[in-house]
Amino acid sequence: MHITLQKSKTAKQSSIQITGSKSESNRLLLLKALYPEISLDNVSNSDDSQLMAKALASSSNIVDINHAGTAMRFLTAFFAVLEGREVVLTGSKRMKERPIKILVNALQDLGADISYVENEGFPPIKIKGKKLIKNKVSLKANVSSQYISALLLIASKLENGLELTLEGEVTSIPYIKMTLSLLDEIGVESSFINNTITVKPNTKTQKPKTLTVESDWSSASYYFSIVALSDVGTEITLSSYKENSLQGDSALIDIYKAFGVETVSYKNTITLKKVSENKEPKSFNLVNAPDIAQTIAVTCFALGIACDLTGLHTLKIKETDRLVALKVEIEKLGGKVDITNDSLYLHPSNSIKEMVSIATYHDHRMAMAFAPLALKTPIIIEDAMVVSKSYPTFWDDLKSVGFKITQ
Ligand SMILES: O=C(O)C1=C[C@@H](OP(=O)(O)O)[C@@H](O)[C@H](O)C1
Ligand SMILES: C=C(OP(=O)(O)O)C(=O)O
Repeated sequence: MHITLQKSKTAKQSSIQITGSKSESNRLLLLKALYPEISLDNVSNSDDSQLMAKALASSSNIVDINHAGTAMRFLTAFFAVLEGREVVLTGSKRMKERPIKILVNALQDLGADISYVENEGFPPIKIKGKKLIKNKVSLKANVSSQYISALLLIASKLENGLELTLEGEVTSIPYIKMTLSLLDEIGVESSFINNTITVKPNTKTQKPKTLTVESDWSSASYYFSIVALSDVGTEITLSSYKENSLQGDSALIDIYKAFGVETVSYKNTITLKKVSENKEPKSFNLVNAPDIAQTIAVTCFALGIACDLTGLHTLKIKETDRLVALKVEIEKLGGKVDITNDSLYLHPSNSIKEMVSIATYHDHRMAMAFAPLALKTPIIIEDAMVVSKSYPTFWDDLKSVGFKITQ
């Protein structure tokens, strides 16, 4: 379904309830399978979290997680230790192009029985669950932090815990710290010193405990962009957020200050306020927050300002090659973008073509990142329902902050 988006009367003040963090939810759903005593609140209603929950509950010997990267990586580790179970874990066409070898090698080094069904190094994979005895392994840490989180999530159930040595530069560190913090919340002890992470074994039954998932910060990024592109005085309130977030994308608060957006926390809400215009060129290293790169690039394009983004080496292996997708779509709109394997430079520009049809490449973030541009000029978003991967009610919420959407 293609939709046309344009500005209608933007309300000066509006409120949105954003669904739970997909990253926290997918970790906690797995932990709940290992520690059934815990209960969860505000779990994400995203496709990826629903697929994760379904996969954990399924007794089928084929598990298909479609486009869900975290589900693919976390379940690889989960099924590897599920004694007596044999599963083929597969996904979408794109998932079959997203590498998994670093994680599979690490699990095999620990003694797991995993083989490739089609292409070496990529899903689908066949996993025969067994008890893993070894407790030390090293892996490359500069490709995806999800491999590391996957190992950490099962670590406390290994007989001797786990000692992980991270090789090379570590990417997306806040996601690793999120995993360790959630383990801590359920009573699993760990340490992260230099490049070594140690997780202690934990076989004790936990006290029943409810963990409340914070709302999703990556989803909040689209409202930061909307406020940045709106008139001074515009406010949007988002819930439910916590004072000390585990999500690295909460870096949005500092990043969008540079666009004249102030964030005020009150109880469990954050209010984004446009306080000033700032058209200075921007420069950010996003190695710790890769999922907000598209949002920031489009904000800058809509404002006509130059933008230099670095630390983007993981973008090539996400739902699509996000660097190429950004370049192609921004250039269709009349912009100019230079990309390397890990950076993007957007040239300043002074016009945006009208009614351009934005391709979304099966990538929810392409659809959501380009949507705020409709505040400047009408645009078409192709395959709009792609947003359900992380944020199923995105288009309804956009209507409520004053966008006109037609099919
Ligand atoms: O662990 C997680 O929940 C995630 C880690 C990041 O991936 P990489 O570590 O591959 O960059 C991020 O892009 C993804 O959306 C979610
Ligand atoms: C990269 C993402 O997800 P995943 O890797 O879990 O598919 C994302 O949501 O932007």
